[in-house]
Amino acid sequence: MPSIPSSPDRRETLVAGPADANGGTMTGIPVIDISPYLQGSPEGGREVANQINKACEEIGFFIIVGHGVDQPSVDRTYRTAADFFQSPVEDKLRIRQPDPSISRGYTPLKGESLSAGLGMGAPGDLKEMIDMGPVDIPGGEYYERPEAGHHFHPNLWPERPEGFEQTMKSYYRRMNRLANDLMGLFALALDLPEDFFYDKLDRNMSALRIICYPEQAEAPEPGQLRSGAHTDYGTLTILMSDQAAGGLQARHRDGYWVDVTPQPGSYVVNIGDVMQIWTNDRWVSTLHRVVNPPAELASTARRHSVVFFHQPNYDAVIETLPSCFGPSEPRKYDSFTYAEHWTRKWMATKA
Ligand SMILES: O=C(O)CCC(=O)C(=O)O
Ligand SMILES: [Fe+2]
Repeated sequence: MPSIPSSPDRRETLVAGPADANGGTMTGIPVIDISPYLQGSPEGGREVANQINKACEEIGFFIIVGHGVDQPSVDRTYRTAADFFQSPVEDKLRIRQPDPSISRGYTPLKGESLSAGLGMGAPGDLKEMIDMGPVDIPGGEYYERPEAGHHFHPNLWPERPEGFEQTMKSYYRRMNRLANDLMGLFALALDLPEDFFYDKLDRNMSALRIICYPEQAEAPEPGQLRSGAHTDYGTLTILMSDQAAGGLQARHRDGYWVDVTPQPGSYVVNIGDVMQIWTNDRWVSTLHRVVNPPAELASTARRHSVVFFHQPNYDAVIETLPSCFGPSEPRKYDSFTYAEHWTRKWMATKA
């Protein structure tokens, strides 16, 4: 039995779909208004859950509106991230990631190769970034025992831009709340009690990553992308980015790449490996990548993303959910803890 979803079909040569100007396709990602659920309407919530179930079965990506996150705080987070990447390189390196196994601090250009996590070797990704982890750690034995590894390592905060720490902490908290709400919807979508996931998420090791994909003065190496093709590791990812050329694409199950271009004010949500494994492949943790800008825009197309990776507790057991297997649907995966899965995937990208 495979322990992670990395079957050979994820590595196959990809066929072209009906192309648009960016080399992606015109096929849309569903837009879902989640406000009926957040407002507590049982029928509305059921309908939202149905839409999410369909999106997760078909493409593993959807765009949310009606999410209730206040736009000034989103704008402030985006601006603070963009300002950081303008800092002198010595300032950025002052908070450099202390060790490849510790997901904190600044990683310079080409410091990670996401496609290596699926065994597809490639040159380093054309991005720089800061990784941040949990911001409210109550303390106690659970957070300090050996199995906790570095999952609650202190964050590394830059001195500038001013307000960075406060802005990122408050955004982290807001994203964690939204992600937990989405997990309530996921439970409904899977015919489970709404609070089914709570005890797997109550001490979660989620991560906030801000990314800059700089202008490209030189042509990329063969196979080199802004972010190589990969699947995310956890439960779900909530992404905000700008509209610069050279953006996100998701792999349609028919094998071609779909451009993911949300309207400002909305979020892209995609599910990660944990949801695919928990659902025994009913939901798909879709391969995605960030492509290079076209050559004529490469010298100006600087792009930023703010990405929240929602991840369960480090000791959450990842095994098929009760509603997703039965006599006609045997379990496809061995069980393991989330930390085991995360460590395998994370370390592969740092080789
Ligand atoms: O920047 C983006 O649009 C997506 C980044 C991404 O997929 C990731 O960092 O996992
Ligand atoms: Fe991703």
